[in-house]
Amino acid sequence: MEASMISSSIHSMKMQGENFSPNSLSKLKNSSVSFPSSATGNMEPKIVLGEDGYVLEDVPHFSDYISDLPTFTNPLQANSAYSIARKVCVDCNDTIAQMIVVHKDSPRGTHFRRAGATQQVYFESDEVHACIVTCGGLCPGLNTVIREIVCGLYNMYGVKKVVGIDGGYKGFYSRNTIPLTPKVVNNIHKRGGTVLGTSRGGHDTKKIVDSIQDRGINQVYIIGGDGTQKGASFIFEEIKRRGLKVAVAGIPKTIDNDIPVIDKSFGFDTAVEEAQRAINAAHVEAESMENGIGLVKLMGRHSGFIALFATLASRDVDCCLIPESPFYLEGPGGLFQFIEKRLKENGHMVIVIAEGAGQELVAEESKTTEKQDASGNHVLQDIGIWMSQKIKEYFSKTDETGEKILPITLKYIDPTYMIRAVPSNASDNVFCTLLAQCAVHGAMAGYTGFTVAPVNGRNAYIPFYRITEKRNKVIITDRMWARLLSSTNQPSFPVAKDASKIRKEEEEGDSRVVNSESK
Ligand SMILES: Nc1ncnc2c1ncn2[C@@H]1O[C@H](COP(=O)(O)OP(=O)(O)OP(=O)(O)O)[C@@H](O)[C@H]1O
Ligand SMILES: O=P(O)(O)OC[C@H]1O[C@](O)(CO)[C@@H](O)[C@@H]1O
Ligand SMILES: [Mg+2]
Repeated sequence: MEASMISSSIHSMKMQGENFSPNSLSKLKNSSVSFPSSATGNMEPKIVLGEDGYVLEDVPHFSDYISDLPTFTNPLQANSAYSIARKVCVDCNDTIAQMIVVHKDSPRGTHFRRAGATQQVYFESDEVHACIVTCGGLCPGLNTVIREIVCGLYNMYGVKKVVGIDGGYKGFYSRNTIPLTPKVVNNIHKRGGTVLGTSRGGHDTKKIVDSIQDRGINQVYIIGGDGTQKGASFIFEEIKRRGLKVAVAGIPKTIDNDIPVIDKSFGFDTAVEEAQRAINAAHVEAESMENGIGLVKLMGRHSGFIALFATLASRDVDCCLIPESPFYLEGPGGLFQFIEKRLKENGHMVIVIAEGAGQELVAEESKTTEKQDASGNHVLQDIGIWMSQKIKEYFSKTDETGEKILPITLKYIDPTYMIRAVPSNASDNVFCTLLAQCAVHGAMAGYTGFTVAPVNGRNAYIPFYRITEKRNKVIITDRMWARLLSSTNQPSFPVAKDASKIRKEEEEGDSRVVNSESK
């Protein structure tokens, strides 16, 4: 069955609403609702149906595969800091709607479990042995998430055994771990990077789970991007297969903001803010020269969100190029014609280009063979350098009188790693704190095989398969991209070429995205 058909078939099966709790959820699994394995991997979805098209895509729980586990009163309820709180715990029936814009006849649609402390927990404080691992590229806020997991476990749940895994998934195979206490992590949020180290590649599920088992670890906090979350999903499956009481909690990390379903990932705002410094510098340089061009390359392998938001925030950018919006250089409506026009109008201009933009143009010319990094990610060609050369070459051409088409000065700024190596800003720090605390609450409550992230402003537990099945991309037929075009006044290259084809491709690629339209 196609993924898009699932929601409509669920809606047509109008069922009685049910009260559910973690223990009763497994009984409620509805055998008539199945997801295609391409969407869910090996993970068996836990679907609960309610009235008026209500669907809960719940996350796994220990009670799904281990019976008769004891539960304990959540110690947070006796925590003096929380004595003022009207409600310490979330209601176990609370769920978060994925679809926030509805009409009066809309089905209620997909929901996720609301993240937060629960009244009963599945671990005693001195029983917990937690580990934290960071994988993939750097992102502002990694250290804050590590800090707050450690402090959350210690201060909210009285847990004393927390270790860091050294250098990503590979670190599970090494003998040493990094002991983590509130004292050790006290100041780490002020630093960029990750105090645990990170890496790409080297994921061997069986060896990782052996290591977890051998060390007696029973809570695993995994911070990383799409690849990391796929790896986490395999770790969860293997742990479940072995029947272990080990909670696997993912915290999504990606400055590219390419993880679907979630509102945004931590560090994104910081990266966009840091990108302003590069754009400002490019603008100052460009403004100071006759026909000055400032070119800034920003991260964004497959998704141009950083470039899009940095451009919208700056208002000094004349043209933003992203992977989702193909463009061409020469001829009517092409980039060179636009540059010429803008320089003649304003005397200077700023171009922002995402690293993944225009890769097909570079590939047409380059004879190099495709390379992959240790995790199997395609290594991109440097579009910034290529584009600088192309612009310079074009504008140094002479006409029949021997005059240059337009004498330009181009300054290329590549702040790629600078925007992700900085510490997180204030709002990302708060964001990271909530994520970390929600991850801890979820693991203590016996949930596992989940990623925690905000959906429509509230943190939710999302099954791994929902965030690994596809990539979040800028929808160029969406109003947000139109806002950018109206702010820069750049040509919308592909829309001029074949708008209806692009719209159709986007709709097909996003058949499960019910909430994709921007605000
Ligand atoms: N399909 C997969 N199955 C199992 N493990 C994976 C998979 N893809 C990636 N991993 C592992 O996850 C880790 C991180 O993957 P990757 O380098 O792709 O970064 P990422 O988590 O996607 O973060 P980034 O946003 O920086 O790309 C690596 O150790 C890699 O081996
Ligand atoms: O050079 P590295 O560390 O492999 O990572 C580069 C990639 O990581 C990211 O920052 C996150 O995926 C991308 O924007 C970028 O292409
Ligand atoms: Mg990735």
